[in-house]
Amino acid sequence: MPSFSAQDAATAPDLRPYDALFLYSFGGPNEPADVVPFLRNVTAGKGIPDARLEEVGEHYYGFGGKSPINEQNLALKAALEAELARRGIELPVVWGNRNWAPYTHDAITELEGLHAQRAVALVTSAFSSYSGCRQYREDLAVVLEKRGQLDGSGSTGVRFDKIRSYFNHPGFAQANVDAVLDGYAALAAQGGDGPAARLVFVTHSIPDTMEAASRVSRATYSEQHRDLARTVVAQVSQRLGHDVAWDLAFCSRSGPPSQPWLEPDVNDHLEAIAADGVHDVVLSPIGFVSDHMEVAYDLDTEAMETAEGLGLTAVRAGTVSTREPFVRGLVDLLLERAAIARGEEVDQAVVGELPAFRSVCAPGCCLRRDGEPSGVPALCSTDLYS
Ligand SMILES: CC1=C(CCC(=O)O)c2cc3nc(cc4[nH]c(cc5[nH]c(cc1n2)c(C)c5CCC(=O)O)c(CCC(=O)O)c4C)C(CCC(=O)O)=C3C
Ligand SMILES: [Fe+2]
Repeated sequence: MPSFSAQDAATAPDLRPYDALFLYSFGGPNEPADVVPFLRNVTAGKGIPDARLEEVGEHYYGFGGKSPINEQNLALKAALEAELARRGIELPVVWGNRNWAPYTHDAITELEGLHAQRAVALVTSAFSSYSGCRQYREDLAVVLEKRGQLDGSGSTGVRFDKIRSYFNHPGFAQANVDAVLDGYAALAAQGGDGPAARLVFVTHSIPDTMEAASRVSRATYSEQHRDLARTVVAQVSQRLGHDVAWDLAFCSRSGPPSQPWLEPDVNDHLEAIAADGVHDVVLSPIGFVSDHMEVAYDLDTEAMETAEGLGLTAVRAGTVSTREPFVRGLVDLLLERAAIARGEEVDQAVVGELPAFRSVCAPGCCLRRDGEPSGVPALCSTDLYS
């Protein structure tokens, strides 16, 4: 018999109005036969040239056709469940992906099986841009539409809210600080010179047009990264007892060479700093919450080869993954979102110079290109169609 006392009632955090947490991610292949269908899902309607798909396919085949992302998400789900249990919160966690099984559709079916009526989505992207914000909200709306569960005011089935972009939440920042400090320790173990080392933050490149359209609360996608980077650098410098020189570089660009994407590419950047006399590098993939294929291939394989060729001593710091401050922070964000949904005044925790980002997106938020409406409905905003 479960026991329930007045004490529990007084201390169990208030999750109302939510009855489920939806962990919403990108997805990735689990075996070689998955690779091409997965890439078709990702690129549907995006006009990515076949040559690029073959190249990306090779990255996956080099790892036995398996991306680390699904196991990472299962580990995050387990860590969230453990943290919820630790706090006495009973809330089912349902995992789904935009581009691979379990798909968005499967997750909604699972939520219905649990009789969930109002779920809160946690996307595995900390920064706002089309790719990290609106694309998730659009896919959710489009899948509901296909299920016959969308009308002009939103979902007629399970309703969804979204947790704010969390790049400037203290838990995410702290987990990155810890990961970078571990990176400096690993560098020292390899004989690297900490005070002289360059800290290179890395994130996914996006087209300049998507960057321009990503301005939310004063800051574009790359500015959000710089804001977090400054917070991390200040704390790391303090802990190490010396100033840390840092840069932001980008990986995984695609699209035609004629289309400008955010630069510098991490490989070009390693070359540039080596030419400047830098010998030691810590690479911190702040743009990825866990070890995705971009981390395994673009950083651990390609960028590490570049570094070796340049004679650099380089270590790759970890992603936040299931680090305790990150997971605790996500549960804090969940409680914050629930309080906002109940209409309560909340004190939103942030670090850095930027404010907490909106919990309900504004019209025009994170379009693919400035001034170009996507023509697709998007949930979790004040207006489904703008
Ligand atoms: C900002 C951003 C994130 C971070 C936010 C988030 O996490 O959502 C992200 C995540 C990911 N991107 C991933 C994989 C791919 N992304 C592609 C293509 C693209 N990504 C873009 C941006 C981003 N992508 C963009 C602007 C494109 C061009 C096409 C388009 O405009 O959409 C392509 C197509 C081939 C190629 O050209 O590379 C693939 C295969 C995986 C799975 C990795 C795994 O399997 O472990 C993950 C987590
Ligand atoms: Fe947004």
